[in-house]
Amino acid sequence: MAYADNRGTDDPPQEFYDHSLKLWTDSGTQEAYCRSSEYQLIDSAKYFLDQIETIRREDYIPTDQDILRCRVITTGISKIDFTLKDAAHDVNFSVYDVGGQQGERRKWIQVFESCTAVLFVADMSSFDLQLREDSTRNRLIESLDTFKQTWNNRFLKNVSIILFLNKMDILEEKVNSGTSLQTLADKISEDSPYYAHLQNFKSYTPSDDEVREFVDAQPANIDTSGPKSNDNTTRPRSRSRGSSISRKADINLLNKTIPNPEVIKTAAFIKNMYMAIVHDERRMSVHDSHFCRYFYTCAVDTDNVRKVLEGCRSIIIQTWLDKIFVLG
Ligand SMILES: Nc1nc2c(ncn2[C@@H]2O[C@H](COP(=O)(O)OP(=O)(O)OP(=O)(O)O)[C@@H](O)[C@H]2O)c(=O)[nH]1
Ligand SMILES: [Mg+2]
Repeated sequence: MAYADNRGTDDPPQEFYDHSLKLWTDSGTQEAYCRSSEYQLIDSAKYFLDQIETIRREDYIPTDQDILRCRVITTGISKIDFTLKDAAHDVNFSVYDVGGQQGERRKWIQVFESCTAVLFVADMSSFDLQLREDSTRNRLIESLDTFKQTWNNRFLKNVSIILFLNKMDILEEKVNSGTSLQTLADKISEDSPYYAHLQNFKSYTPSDDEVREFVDAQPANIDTSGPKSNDNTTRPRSRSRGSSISRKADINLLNKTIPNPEVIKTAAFIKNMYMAIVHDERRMSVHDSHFCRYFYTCAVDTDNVRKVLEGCRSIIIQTWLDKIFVLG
């Protein structure tokens, strides 16, 4: 976009920032912002609007964080090739990025055939929001349905899914400001396949292992134990890993901050809603040759992403080697 008094540049006039600032600091706008679950607003709106004074400066250069916060809807399929070292070998990866909106999903099948693993990014924070493309559909329910279709897809019966339970920072912010998953449990139709599960939310208490796992995954933690500390799997976990550090006292020993218990409860409960799909469907033998492993993530936290992707790299390479071994 080019502006009338800044012809030839993409920079808005300073006047634009004056008006934006006035609007954003207005009490009515702030009140409307607090009710943003009632309409469509991008997650990063506050992040950028809080920085108007910085962004308006002529010498402003977006930081990495600013770039990560931008919203660019994916349409079509883009392929990114890169090489990573694994021990002494170079391993070539191709990542296909597909769009998550309803109209984009029918294109996914084009890349199913050749893939080693699916990285499914679930938005943990949108349990109080409706879809942009269909205002009658709750976003969490839509995501669970999409996950179920992916897990059950006949072309993916040998392909494992790495589930990113993403936007944990926004979930935390929302729950801390009083938004509860209970509202969805109260209003969901009895006909919904998730009705019965959601009715357990009120009385649900996460297990010690679930608390530990959640605290371990906190973006700002100082965990130095490596990528495996932030993962879980549908395969049985070894007793040595699960049982040795599962008490709240042990969590304190690890010097981690324990978030609001309601945040942990909400996150673990939503995680269980996704994993219930895996466990329920697993009873059928068709699911014996793939698994689902999940990670709590915050995609705008580069340390968290680095740590999680390290874990994913090992999982993907191992899955690929397992396939070669079976084929050979
Ligand atoms: N605060 C926060 N924002 C996030 C996180 N993950 C993504 N976002 C923001 O959410 C918005 C959407 O991110 P995208 O990467 O475009 O989402 P996408 O899943 O690729 O969406 P489609 O391309 O439509 O499928 C961007 O503004 C991101 O900055 C997160 O963990 N925390
Ligand atoms: Mg995208």
